[in-house]
Amino acid sequence: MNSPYPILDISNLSITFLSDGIKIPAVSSFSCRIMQGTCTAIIGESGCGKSVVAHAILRLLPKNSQVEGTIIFKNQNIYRLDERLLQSIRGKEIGIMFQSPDRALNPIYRLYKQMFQPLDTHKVVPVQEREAHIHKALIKAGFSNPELAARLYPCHCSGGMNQRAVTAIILSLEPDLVIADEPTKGLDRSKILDIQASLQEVLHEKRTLLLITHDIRLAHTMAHHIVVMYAGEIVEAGPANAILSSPSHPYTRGLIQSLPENGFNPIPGCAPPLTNLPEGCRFADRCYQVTKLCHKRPAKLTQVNGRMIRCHRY
Ligand SMILES: Nc1ncnc2c1ncn2[C@@H]1O[C@H](COP(=O)(O)OP(=O)(O)OP(=O)(O)O)[C@@H](O)[C@H]1O
Ligand code: NI
Repeated sequence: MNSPYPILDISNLSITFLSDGIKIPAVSSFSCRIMQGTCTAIIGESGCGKSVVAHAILRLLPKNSQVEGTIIFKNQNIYRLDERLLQSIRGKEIGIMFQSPDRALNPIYRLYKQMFQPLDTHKVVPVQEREAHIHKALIKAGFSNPELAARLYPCHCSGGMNQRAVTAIILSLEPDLVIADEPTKGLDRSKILDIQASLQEVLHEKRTLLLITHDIRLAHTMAHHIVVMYAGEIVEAGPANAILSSPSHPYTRGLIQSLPENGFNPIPGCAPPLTNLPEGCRFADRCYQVTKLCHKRPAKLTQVNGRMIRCHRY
């Protein structure tokens, strides 16, 4: 049996957007190593930089972005690959389910064509098996009548159906690394379970999952590792069970306290604007354990009891 190896190694990734002459530091010094066959979940409030990290992995950021650091996928530096090689990695080796399914679907093609074309490009299954493969992927994504679903155009589908269609398209290509950005957004419980089962299959097949989600319950069920982001930085990272059952960083605690099953106590206030970050800890203004030092100096990410924490208390 192959021993696990880091399929994706992100080191010191910083991403800055330039908008109207203003620098927006969306992600700062993000490092994360993802072992083959595991699930890592990135959680954090809206705007903390989760999707930007996902897009950076496939070099899909817009032109007004500047990327520093390294992203190594299967020993290849993504930012040194030529575009042709990268094209062969996109979809076949790394599949991304975008947060907004509209970005992935072509409005003028039926779902069948949208599924057939990438299978054809990447030669995933023999031609004679493609239709059955497509129907199987649609069933797994929660379409009980795959023949009917395959004939639909995206405009015939609800947002949730399109979300599941995107899941079917990406998973039918059987990529080694699946990046799922909010795969269950806007879905009802039964459809969430369908998507969850499809993603779990990725792991059963010893492939790798990077899950980006606001659904902490989903992260708890799926993930081996958790990365908690706040205002563009990692504030806590490590084994999912340990972090979710016993969070250390005041922000992670706040996130978990804000869950309905824990009494729905949202963290007061909101994250600082990225264009006007505080001198000290970015969470200081909202932290119930804040000290003078927190306002003065940024905290470093430190290893404590098998996890990484960015907090002056550790
Ligand atoms: N093209 C861009 N130009 C300027 N700023 C951008 C651009 N894309 C993203 N940003 C900024 O980067 C920050 C992080 O955005 P990102 O989409 O990664 O957030 P997120 O954590 O995925 O949030 P959500 O949970 O709402 O999806 C945001 O403040 C956003 O405004
Ligand atoms: Ni996002």
